[in-house]
Amino acid sequence: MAATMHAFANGAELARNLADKVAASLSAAIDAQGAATLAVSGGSTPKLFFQELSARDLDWSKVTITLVDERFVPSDNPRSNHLLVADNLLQNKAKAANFLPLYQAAGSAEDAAKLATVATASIGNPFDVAILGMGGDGHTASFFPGGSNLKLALDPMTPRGIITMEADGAGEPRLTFTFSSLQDAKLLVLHIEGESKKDVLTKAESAGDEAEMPIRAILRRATSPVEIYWAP
Ligand SMILES: O=C(O)[C@H](O)[C@@H](O)[C@H](O)[C@H](O)COP(=O)(O)O
Repeated sequence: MAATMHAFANGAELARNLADKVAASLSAAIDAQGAATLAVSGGSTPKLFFQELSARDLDWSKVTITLVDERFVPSDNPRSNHLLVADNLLQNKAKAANFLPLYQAAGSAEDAAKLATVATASIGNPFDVAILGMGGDGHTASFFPGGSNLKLALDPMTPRGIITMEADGAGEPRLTFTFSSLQDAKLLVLHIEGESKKDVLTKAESAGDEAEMPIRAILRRATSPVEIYWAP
């Protein structure tokens, strides 16, 4: 499906505009179906956007927020995406939102992925909003090049749910929604910042294997249009 580039002068302007767009999408979903769902990525990029979105005025009690992916660490670990969301998004007006973590206190990441799949099944599908990031290696979610379950993650026939991923550069074992869980979000956003990430995107948009740059699966095969939000 096509991708649309939304370029902004700086991260603050991007954060304001993306927060407005996401808040409008969530409010429309609440009006239409009485509830709304939002899946967000971790990492360093989304912090300002989370802070802006947290202040937007909507019926957050009807919004369920979860993570696109998570490191297999508890929420008191500084590497936790749950912690990042708790500190920056589940604040202000968004404090009233419902949050579904991916991390589960299980004996293994595989057991945690099974538990997280059951726990997140109640969210329903497709997501109303999914916010993806992208690493310098062209990964998105936890779809890392060379990842242990990359083929399974990107296979459109893999059922919706959470699987594990291990890869060089991923750090801890990861818990990640599959491609099939994310690709048909009603609002599908790729949020990247910096000139180097723009260069990575340009390479991802050129010919090459999805396995080399997994973001290509989203850019090439997502059912939903990909809204790219970028600032220098
Ligand atoms: O858990 C994570 O790290 C994210 O979900 C991951 O997919 C992230 O979006 C990219 O790695 C970009 O991270 P930065 O924003 O830190 O560059």
